[in-house]
Amino acid sequence: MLRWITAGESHGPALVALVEGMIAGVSVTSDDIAAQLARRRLGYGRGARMKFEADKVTVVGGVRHGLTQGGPVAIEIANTEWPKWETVMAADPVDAAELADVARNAPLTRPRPGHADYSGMLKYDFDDARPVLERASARETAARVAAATVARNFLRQVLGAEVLSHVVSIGASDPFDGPSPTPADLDRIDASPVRAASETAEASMIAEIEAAKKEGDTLGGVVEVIVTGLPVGLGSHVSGETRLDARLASALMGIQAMKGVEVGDGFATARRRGSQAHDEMVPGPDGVLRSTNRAGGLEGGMTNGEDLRVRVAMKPISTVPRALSTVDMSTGEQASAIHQRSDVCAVPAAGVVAEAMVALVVAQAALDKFGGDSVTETADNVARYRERVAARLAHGDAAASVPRPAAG
Ligand SMILES: Cc1cc2nc3c(=O)[nH]c(=O)nc-3n(C[C@H](O)[C@H](O)[C@H](O)COP(=O)(O)O)c2cc1C
Ligand SMILES: C=C(O[C@@H]1CC(C(=O)O)=C[C@@H](OP(=O)(O)O)[C@H]1O)C(=O)O
Repeated sequence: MLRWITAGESHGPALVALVEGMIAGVSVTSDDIAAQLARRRLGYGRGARMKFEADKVTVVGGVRHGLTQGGPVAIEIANTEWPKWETVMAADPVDAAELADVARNAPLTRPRPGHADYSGMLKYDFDDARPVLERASARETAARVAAATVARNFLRQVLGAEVLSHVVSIGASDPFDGPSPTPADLDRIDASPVRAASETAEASMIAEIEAAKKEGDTLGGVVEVIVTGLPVGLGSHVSGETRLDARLASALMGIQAMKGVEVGDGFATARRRGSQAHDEMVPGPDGVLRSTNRAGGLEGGMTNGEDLRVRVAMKPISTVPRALSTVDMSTGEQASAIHQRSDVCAVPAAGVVAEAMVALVVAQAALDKFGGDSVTETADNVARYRERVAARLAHGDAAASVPRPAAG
């Protein structure tokens, strides 16, 4: 079973990602990982840190000469600011007098509504929110993106599948409502300062960010992740935990600040009649064809051969510059929440993080289905399965003569 875990704090020396259960022979380089990390740093509305954070990558295990070796892959991402934090965030005990001299070690006692500070201080019995925010921080998502590079490369190499995302809306911007972007659009989306798939959506999102910034406020938004090229039958209907939609929703909700997931047309589907909600099937020259993809490529907890499409909603950043009201945990008095440098909007970056979680979950489901220990073996299993599916769908000339339904 493919598994992943991260460790590290926002201002610690480094973040670490471990990916266990990847087959041997998947091509992955430090440059591939660095390129994905660079995509995550982009985006209009991000704070000062993203201007200088370098995300320095070292692959410390599991990869040799650009290929996975079958063992756990370990990746380290150094934090640029570590020299400023090495006393405050030291792993080993530090002399109390030395610590008292460090201004940034002053306890943070005014929890930010919407962040993990308050619940974390009480649950873990801290007088200071520092240890809570250090691990709750979405800095950790750099490690997820690094881990997922292995999964993305596996999906491309073994299945020919591509993972992309775009920002659907930011705050109350006009939502994107064009046709779903394809892998050919990804460079253009990444070149957009808000990772928008259309210029009108982009202009509306930038206007929202400008207005929020001017008013000392923050924003969330919605991103969509699409995976093309997947075979039918990843995931399973047999139990709740094996359903791919459930696994995707769990992984996406596990990203900091995500508050809702939609599969395909999601909530809009709930407002439609059945005749307008599902994707009708017709015979075609290559097997079963669909005229729509309202289901987002998932039926019965399994991929159905159409593009996988999921959306996730991010709440606004909780470090609001016009600080919100809170309670000082050291005095019990009303106070203004901690304010420090922060992003105004991180939705464009969240799209790259959402891609990462989807890539990991889909790669896990593909390895569950196809097994194997090497790219050769797994690719062979995939090819035989695809041949079997194609043979099941081959109905001769009668099917070939049925016209393809119009897309839409
Ligand atoms: C890419 C990304 C960047 C973020 N940047 C910030 C930030 O600069 N300041 C902040 O307060 N929250 C930021 N957040 C959100 C917090 O991490 C999040 O609100 C916090 O972990 C609590 O969220 P939760 O209630 O979903 O757990 C960011 C989230 C993501 C995904
Ligand atoms: C560092 C990253 O995001 C951080 C996420 C974050 C939070 O509270 O989630 C708070 C900010 O951290 P800092 O206070 O160090 O500026 C963001 O910059 C990153 O994405 O790499």
